[in-house]
Amino acid sequence: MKTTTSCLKVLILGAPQVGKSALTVRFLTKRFIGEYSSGTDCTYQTMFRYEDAALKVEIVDSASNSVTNNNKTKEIEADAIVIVYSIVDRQSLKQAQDLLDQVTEKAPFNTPVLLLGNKTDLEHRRQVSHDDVILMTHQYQCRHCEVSVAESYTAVDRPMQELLTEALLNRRLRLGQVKRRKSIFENVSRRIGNVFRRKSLEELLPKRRLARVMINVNRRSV
Ligand SMILES: Nc1nc2c(ncn2[C@@H]2O[C@H](COP(=O)(O)OP(=O)(O)OP(=O)(O)O)[C@@H](O)[C@H]2O)c(=O)[nH]1
Repeated sequence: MKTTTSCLKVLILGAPQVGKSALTVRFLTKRFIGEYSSGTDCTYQTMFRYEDAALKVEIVDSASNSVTNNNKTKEIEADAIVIVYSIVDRQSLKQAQDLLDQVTEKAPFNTPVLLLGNKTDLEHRRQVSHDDVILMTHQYQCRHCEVSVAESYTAVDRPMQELLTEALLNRRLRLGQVKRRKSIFENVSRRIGNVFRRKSLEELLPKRRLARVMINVNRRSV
């Protein structure tokens, strides 16, 4: 397995108390921990394995509700972004939308974004409508899932792995490490080209037919 020194940076954003820290720690340790101190950004590191490569991942659990700490002109430096809302907090979806606007404006084109609704174990207290969320995911062309960080590790791990895979493939595309696939047309025309390059006209045509072809060519050139 190849271990590369480069690192993927993932930003976790969202309104206060939606479960950003719980999500981060669940993904990293498989455990759910109920209470966290809030107010500061926390950075964690882990390894991500994809095919035969292992890559460092830095996850920033952001305390601020702005992607760039209120610096309006600064670009967002991230390879992937998770925006968390709580299904029992309508206001948190509104804040998620503001964050999506900021990300659209300031993140590099094609940065993968996952809009993640948390606390589905509290479905009976849902305030966020499915329709509103579906509209938003279409509008911003982002990934989406709803989970209960408290109840399930796999429900958290799967979309995070998919997000990291997309981020890694984007990175490779940018660095030109992914070869463009040749089209069927290119492959067929290359093969035909090879056949004619390897074989002379004498080898391809029976002798009598070759003689006729040569006579015709000579007639035309007279
Ligand atoms: N019911 C339920 N509660 C959850 C879930 N995930 C997190 N919580 C609770 O939600 C509260 C906030 O969780 P945090 O992870 O601290 O949320 P945060 O977004 O990091 O909060 P700030 O750092 O204050 O912005 C805590 O009381 C958690 O126990 C979940 O899936 N279900």
